[in-house]
Amino acid sequence: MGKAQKKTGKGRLDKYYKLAKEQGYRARSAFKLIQLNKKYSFLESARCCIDLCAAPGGWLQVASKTMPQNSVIVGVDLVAIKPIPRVSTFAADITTTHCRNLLRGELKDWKADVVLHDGAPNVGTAWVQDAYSQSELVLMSLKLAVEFLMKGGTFVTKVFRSADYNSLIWVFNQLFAKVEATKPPSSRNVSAEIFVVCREFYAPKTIDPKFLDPKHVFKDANATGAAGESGLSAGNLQANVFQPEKKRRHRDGYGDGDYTLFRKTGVSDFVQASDPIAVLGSVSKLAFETEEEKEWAALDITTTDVKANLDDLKVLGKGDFKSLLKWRTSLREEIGLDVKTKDAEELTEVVEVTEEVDEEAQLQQELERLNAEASARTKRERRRANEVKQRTIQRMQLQMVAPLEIGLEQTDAALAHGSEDVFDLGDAENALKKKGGVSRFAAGDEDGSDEDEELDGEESDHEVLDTDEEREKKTRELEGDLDGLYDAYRERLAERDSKFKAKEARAKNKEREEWRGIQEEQSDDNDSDEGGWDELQQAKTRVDESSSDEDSDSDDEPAKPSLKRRREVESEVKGQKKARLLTKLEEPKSKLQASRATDVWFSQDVFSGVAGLDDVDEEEEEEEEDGQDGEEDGESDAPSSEAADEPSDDDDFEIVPQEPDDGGMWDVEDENEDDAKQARIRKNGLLTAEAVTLAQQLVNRQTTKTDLINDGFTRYSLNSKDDLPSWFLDDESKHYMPNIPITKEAVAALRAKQRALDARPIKKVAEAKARKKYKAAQRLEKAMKKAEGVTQTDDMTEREKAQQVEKLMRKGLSKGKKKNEVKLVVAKGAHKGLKGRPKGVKGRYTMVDSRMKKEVRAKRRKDKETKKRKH
Ligand SMILES: C[S@@+](CC[C@H](N)C(=O)[O-])C[C@H]1O[C@@H](n2cnc3c(N)ncnc32)[C@H](O)[C@@H]1O
Repeated sequence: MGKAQKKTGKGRLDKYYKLAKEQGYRARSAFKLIQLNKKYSFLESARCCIDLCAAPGGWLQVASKTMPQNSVIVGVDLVAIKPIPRVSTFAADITTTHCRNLLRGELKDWKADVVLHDGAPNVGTAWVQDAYSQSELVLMSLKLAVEFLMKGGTFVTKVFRSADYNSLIWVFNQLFAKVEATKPPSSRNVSAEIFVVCREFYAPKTIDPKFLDPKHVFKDANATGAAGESGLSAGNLQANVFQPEKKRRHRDGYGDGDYTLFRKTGVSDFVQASDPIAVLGSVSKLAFETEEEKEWAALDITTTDVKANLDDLKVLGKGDFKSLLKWRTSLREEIGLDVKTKDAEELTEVVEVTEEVDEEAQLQQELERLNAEASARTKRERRRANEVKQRTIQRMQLQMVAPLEIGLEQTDAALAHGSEDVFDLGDAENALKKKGGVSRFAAGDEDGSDEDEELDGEESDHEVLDTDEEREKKTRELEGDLDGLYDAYRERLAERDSKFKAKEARAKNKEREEWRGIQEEQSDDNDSDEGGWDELQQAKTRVDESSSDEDSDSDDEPAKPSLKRRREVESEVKGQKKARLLTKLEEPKSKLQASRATDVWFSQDVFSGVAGLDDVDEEEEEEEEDGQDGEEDGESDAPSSEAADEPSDDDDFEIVPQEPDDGGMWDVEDENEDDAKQARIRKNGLLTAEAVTLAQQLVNRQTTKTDLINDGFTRYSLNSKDDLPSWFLDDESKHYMPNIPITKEAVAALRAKQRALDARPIKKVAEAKARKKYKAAQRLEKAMKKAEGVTQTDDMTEREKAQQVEKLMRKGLSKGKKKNEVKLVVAKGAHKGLKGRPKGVKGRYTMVDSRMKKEVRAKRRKDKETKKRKH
């Protein structure tokens, strides 16, 4: 420590470090002495001071500065100390007689008023070790102090809060009248060091050497420590190492007779304890002390890790404690304290509870295991189905799917995924199974959850399936609730936020407008507005019905049977939760969306020549969607791009509810929206930087219309939105959009436009300005008329006339009558309570004060309210 260490640690460069640097002290510890002396003032009157363990000399510097001139200051340390004015130093080990002799030689017959000791043995090894050597060092310094201190002298020493602390304090108290332990502010809180200031040395003629013999002094401490350790389960010390947060601390200090932080005990206490966790939580170190324990240390199972862990328990984590407990179990088996059980590796608690597990518990365990397996299986299957769906979408987006495959895969995925969710085939299957095997289940009883729970072990398989369904139901219910909450949130938002309200209203209007548009077109059709609903229902019931082979000629009469079917479905779903109903309706929508996406895809010019492909595609669509189109127009040969223009395709609009904000997605079919957009652009111009950028690029021929259309097919364009909750879609519409680059020029153009808009006066200002102009013109006209009259009069000389005309013209050109300005005088300071005209105020004035302002406002408010009430 003698070497000046480089202070690089974050915590080291604190304010005292900087202060020490500023004030030229060699060590920040100088401030500890300054603060101690400030409190006890032992240096000012001291004539002789010995500093034991003084390097690099911070304390010596303080002593030299504070002590009177001509006082003797001696510093000793293991390492040499650079010279300090008025201070003599030498290098020696304070625990040796050589050091004592050197001191004697230095002081001659002098006695010291103050003996300082700030010794610290080599820091860096285990702190436990440090604490012990520190205590020894303290005792050695005390030994020198009692030899060189004069009666009434002061001994200042540093001690560590350890097991020896009490013993040291006891010894100090035998030799000094006043003993006080203190921690100066400059001593870091994290440091275990504490300073003891012992004043008024008794200077006894003889001192029992046992007082200064570490063996004697610390023997008692160890004994007390051991005694304390033996009561390991005592209240506060019983900390569960696995739940440190439950550790109860002494908020008002240490427990009675417990002033130490460090506790050591033998390993056998841990190994033989009935509550080993309490032992781990209450001691700092477990040592191999006895012969038997040393034998344990030599065993193979006692690895170096175990030894290191036992050495300092306070730094261990949960894993380390676990490994120690494992080691304990193994050791107990090894030494025959425990019989080897199957679960030898289990923790102590488990080993202790090795009573016979009864049959019922075994059955229960088995059931749980089976349940877990079954649910894992279903999870796997569901995940696989999702993966297939995801892959199909990805492949579509990456153009990896042959046109023929798209529809097929989509259908497959929809069937595979949707069969259980939408049409509840799983329920039907279950019902069948239940009919056949489990009599306690009524077929088709969807609310049999209570009964499910009553199932016994034999029916565990069914139970597992039902539990999954229940879970799904619950999930749907939860989603329904979540949607409900989200709607409520939006309502609240709408109530609060007028902007949001306006946005919502706009979105609703938009939907309504488009809906009307479609109705108009549909009025040409036979099926009027029912077509959309029926198609939806047909699409929904298609798979269901095909499974039971009931509906074979739905193609011929698309409207009526579907209406019938709709009622059937309605009666089927009656009594089911809202969320379930929603799920059923949304699924066909996804199918339709998929086919729409396919339409969009094939409407590209590239596919226009491939007639055969279109045929196949359309045929497939017809097969899959089974009468999705409201009318059979026999135009299956027409290219899909043409088909997109057909009224039948517009039906898609009806079925798929319009999203309020499509995230700027390009949609070839969305003509109404396009028209509306164009109208808006014509009226207001381009409003976003992206739009201006694209427009500029088009004008500058940096891009073409075809490029833009091609760019429209991004990874965002064919994203499926089915099964996604509205809150999620709302969020997506805000943040999940194509990133269209913008240029500086576009932003500059928009800004310029905005500036021009801002520069335009508002209507009221323009009107006021015009009024002003008009009045000025009137005044001028009036003045000119009067001037004319003046010139025509003969009563005046030419000079007088000229003067009069000039006066009139000045008046005519003036800015009208000047308003009588009323000066406001604040009634405070000199004006407060003043009656009559305030000093230095000319013209009209009004006295105002803050009270008046409030009162006037309150009066206005009251008037308003009474007015309202009257109405
Ligand atoms: C914290 S430093 C003292 C700092 C000093 N108070 C100051 O202000 O500069 C502790 C010193 O104790 C010294 N030391 C440790 N054991 C010693 C021993 N047995 N004899 C003499 N000095 C010792 C170390 O060399 C170290 O320089």
